[in-house]
Amino acid sequence: MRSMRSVTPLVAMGRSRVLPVLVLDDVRHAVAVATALRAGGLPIAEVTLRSRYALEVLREMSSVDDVMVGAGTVTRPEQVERVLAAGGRFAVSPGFSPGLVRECHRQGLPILPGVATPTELQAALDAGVDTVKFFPAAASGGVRMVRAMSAPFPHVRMVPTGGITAAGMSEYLALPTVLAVGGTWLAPAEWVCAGRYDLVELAARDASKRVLEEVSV
Ligand SMILES: O=C(O)C(=O)C[C@H](O)[C@H](O)COP(=O)(O)O
Repeated sequence: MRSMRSVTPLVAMGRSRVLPVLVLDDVRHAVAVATALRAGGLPIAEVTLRSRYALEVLREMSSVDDVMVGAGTVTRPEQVERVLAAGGRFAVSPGFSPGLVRECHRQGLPILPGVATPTELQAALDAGVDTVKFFPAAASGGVRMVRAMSAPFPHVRMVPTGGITAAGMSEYLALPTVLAVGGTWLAPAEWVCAGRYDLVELAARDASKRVLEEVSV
């Protein structure tokens, strides 16, 4: 496996095509989950900063060899420094905030801001972003909306996230503007809390297999 240190987050996402999103608050699971995802072929994860110990989880996960970890639910500029200090390689935000994007660019942290409309997409482009998270993907119109929004913006890459499942991922990935899809289905809290890292690995393996078999590149 090529080292994740030498690739950029966008390259890593474009290779794995699937970005596992983790809502994890117990540091004890961090290394095992990262290892299971990597074993299943997805050496990348987004740890959402929604819980008290999320930064510690991020730090632990990013200590695992050949795993790239970023932070999700980043909403405020003051979080950027903490994400970088914890080893986070990228940030993901549910929405678009010019101040947050400016701070990420200033500190050299790649950011995927969330957009759900053409107006938000244009605002993100004005802020110097060329890859966005399309969120919440399923509730905002799913594959049809991505296709419609991409027509006037064929050079903007999207990472649809929100309501995506194993069964639905390939339809998004078949669109030329979709870099990767994100979601929590690969490592839901129930599995992680129960120590079912084997299920996490299986879900990652299934997703990697679908990328190879169902998505032509
Ligand atoms: O706030 C953020 O930055 C996020 O990361 C939001 C998550 O991407 C979604 O909550 C995904 O959730 P699912 O629909 O369960 O896959």
